[in-house]
Amino acid sequence: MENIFKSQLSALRQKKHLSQELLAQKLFVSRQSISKWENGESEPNIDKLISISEIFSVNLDFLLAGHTHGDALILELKNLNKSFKNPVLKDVNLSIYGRDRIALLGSNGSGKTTIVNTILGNIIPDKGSVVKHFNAQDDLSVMTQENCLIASLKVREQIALSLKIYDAYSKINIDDLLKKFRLTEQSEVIVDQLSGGQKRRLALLLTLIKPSKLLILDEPTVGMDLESIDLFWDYLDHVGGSVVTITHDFNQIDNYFTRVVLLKDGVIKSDESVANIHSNNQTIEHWYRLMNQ
Ligand SMILES: Nc1ncnc2c1ncn2[C@@H]1O[C@H](COP(=O)(O)OP(=O)(O)OP(=O)(O)O)[C@@H](O)[C@H]1O
Repeated sequence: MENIFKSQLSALRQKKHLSQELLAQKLFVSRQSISKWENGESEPNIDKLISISEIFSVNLDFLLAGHTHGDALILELKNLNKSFKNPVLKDVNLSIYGRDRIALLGSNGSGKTTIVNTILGNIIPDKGSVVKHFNAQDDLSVMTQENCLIASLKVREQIALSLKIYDAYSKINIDDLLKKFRLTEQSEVIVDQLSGGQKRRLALLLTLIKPSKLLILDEPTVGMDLESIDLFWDYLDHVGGSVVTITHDFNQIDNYFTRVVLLKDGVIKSDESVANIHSNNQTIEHWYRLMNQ
């Protein structure tokens, strides 16, 4: 085993604000064992390694060697060029792998939405291509806008309908979902009568229950209260597949993302792993301010 494991474990634990004591409880080992693993004095067996990778939602390759791309390649942007009045994307190249958690960053007008729309097929690039290594119809999910909700249904009916469509009815408990998204009290309310924030939470819930290989979110937590924001990122953390999000919620990027891609002047100025940035004792916000000057 490479020596990187001890620092990976310690970094992942701190990122999740898990004490050694709590992690020990989850793994049914003593706190001293965790301490020894983090000091490099001993190493966990394979069963414990698998449990650790599950607890932190990372693969073994990442845990043992720091490789973030252990998963399959699912999407490639090749030499994308797009101009409106002026060039917006200039030879953009990007590869997305399974379980990547990518935050797409850049100033207003830097082309983030144009990239997303090109992936979705809403914008045709002037040059270059988008290669999807999955079935776009079934495996691509985009944050549903509120107007995709069915106004006349009750909240519970709307969720049940989506679960049926995605064939996930038996696996997911509606009451659990309602509770997680703080909509239990509204379960029998007609969708049209929800508040704006409640509609947004419901729309996000519906987006997140669709199993997908690639989930794309554009500023998903704008307009949400703090409690809902934490809950949202926490839930997102357990979603399989990869996620590309346009967000400036830097604290959450520190906690939940694996990669940051910075767009500037029509090119990808930096494509960096969050672990690398943290290993230089930088927060993502600090890194972003330096890189985006
Ligand atoms: N359909 C369009 N027609 C003309 N210009 C467009 C169109 N879509 C985007 N643009 C221009 O392309 C540039 C990039 O826009 P884009 O929406 O991709 O930026 P963004 O990084 O998502 O910005 P923001 O953070 O403000 O949402 C902007 O100058 C914008 O005016």
